[in-house]
Amino acid sequence: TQSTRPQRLLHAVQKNATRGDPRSVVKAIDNFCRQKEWAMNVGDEKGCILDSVVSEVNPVTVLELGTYCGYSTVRIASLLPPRAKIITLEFNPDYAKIARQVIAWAGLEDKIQVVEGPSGEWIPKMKEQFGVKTFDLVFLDHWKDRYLPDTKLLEDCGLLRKGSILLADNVICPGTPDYLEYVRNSPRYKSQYFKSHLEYTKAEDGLEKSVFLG
Ligand SMILES: CCCNc1ncnc2c1ncn2[C@@H]1O[C@H](/C=C/CNC(=O)c2cc(-c3ccc(F)cc3)cc(O)c2O)[C@@H](O)[C@H]1O
Ligand SMILES: [Mg+2]
Repeated sequence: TQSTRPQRLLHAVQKNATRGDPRSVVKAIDNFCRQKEWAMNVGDEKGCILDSVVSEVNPVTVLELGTYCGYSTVRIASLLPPRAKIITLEFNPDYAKIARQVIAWAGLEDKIQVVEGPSGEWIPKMKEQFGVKTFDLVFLDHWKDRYLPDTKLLEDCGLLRKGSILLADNVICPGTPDYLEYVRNSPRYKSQYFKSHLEYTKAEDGLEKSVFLG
């Protein structure tokens, strides 16, 4: 039977990356997406901006919305301090399965918890199920029309504290207009746009970094 693109991406990791070396996993995926098949990973250019935000925030608890194949999950986790953790939500079981194998190849299982299911159901359970108080950093990279409702849900569930950082992918392409309008105009956020390019292309895209003011 025909393989899927995520399966071919995983095979590229297992063929070209060194077990236990997260940066080689990131490199292998970027090479696969540049040379073989485009895939919707945040990619190397926006990935460098992601790296700098993670390093600056030095988060202990991270939430990622939309794991896909685990590229950004591995990229973030490889920069976390020892006891820090990332919870990543993925509702497609086939993608979750691939992501777990990519994460295992990188040797980052201890820092990453892949939770299968829709964000709308899991966000309200974060405190009781995972003992999370608040998130220091949230990376939004799931369905673009869900960025705003899920941000409001995070606020309502008390999962953001003064200084929590939201970092959103694709605010230009495919675009998240309602989310951008909200974080740029709400008095509860201080927002900043990092101009870049759509992964592996010359099209414009960027990340929006928003600090929750409480
Ligand atoms: C109930 C739905 C909302 N809650 C959710 N909870 C958990 N996981 C969710 C999810 N929504 C979506 N997901 C998962 O996130 C991932 C979805 C990501 C959507 N991303 C995009 O559409 C995207 C698309 C592009 C893109 C850009 C230009 C273009 F021509 C074609 C594509 C680029 C990107 O960087 C992207 O991130 C999948 O793994 C999906 O299963
Ligand atoms: Mg994206």
